[in-house]
Amino acid sequence: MIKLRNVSKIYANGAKALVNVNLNIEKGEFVFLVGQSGAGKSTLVKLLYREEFATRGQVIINNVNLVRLKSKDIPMFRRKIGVVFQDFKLLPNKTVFENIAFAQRVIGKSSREIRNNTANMLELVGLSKKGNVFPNELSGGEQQRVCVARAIINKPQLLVADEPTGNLDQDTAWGIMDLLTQVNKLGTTVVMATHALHIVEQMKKRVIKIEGSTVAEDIAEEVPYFGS
Ligand SMILES: Nc1ncnc2c1ncn2[C@@H]1O[C@H](COP(=O)(O)OP(=O)(O)OP(=O)(O)O)[C@@H](O)[C@H]1O
Repeated sequence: MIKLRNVSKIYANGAKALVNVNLNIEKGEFVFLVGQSGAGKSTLVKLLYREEFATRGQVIINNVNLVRLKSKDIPMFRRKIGVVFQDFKLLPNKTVFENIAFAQRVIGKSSREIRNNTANMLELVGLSKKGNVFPNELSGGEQQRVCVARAIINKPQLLVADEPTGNLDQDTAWGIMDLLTQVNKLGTTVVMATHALHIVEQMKKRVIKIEGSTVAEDIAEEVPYFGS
């Protein structure tokens, strides 16, 4: 589903954020990106939803070669990708319900579908009673659950999350991880950049370590051993 071939990203100021990265991520995988601050994790995430583009190499998502993607085709491409950030980025003047409904309006769903889908999604993320409040009336964990709801409402093939638990306490962070796990079980590929190593250790998913702007380690998911 995701293929990076000899990908380098050099920013306009000369910063070499990624150098010669090669990576394959299959449909349905749950993958953590780890590495020190400045290693290039966010840059890699941004390449996946075409917020940034590679200076060299190929980024192929679902058979779409992003190097060749025209600007006018980016919105359509992004409809298949959900994105969750550390700092929420909810629309402050819209209610929780509207924040989630908005993504569906853009793709032309009927009002009835939007009402039903949004109500179901609010239930999934445990916020059924908060549909009419505004983001600043929610806790950080609740805001992040709204972000996850918004990111997955259109059933994306890929969910990318950049430090989604960064601003949350441990219990709340695990609530978000449970949601991401559920989403993944429903078939969405999840790529999550994080510094939360205790979460990475416990989840036992594939871990890609970025160091010095490239892939330093790629540790396969630990498959449960049932014995013989
Ligand atoms: N827009 C930009 N313009 C110039 N340089 C940038 C830009 N964004 C990132 N960089 C540089 O690219 C390198 C990689 O940054 P990136 O944000 O990808 O790292 P990161 O691993 O996500 O770090 P952190 O864990 O602190 O978020 C750093 O040296 C950073 O200073």
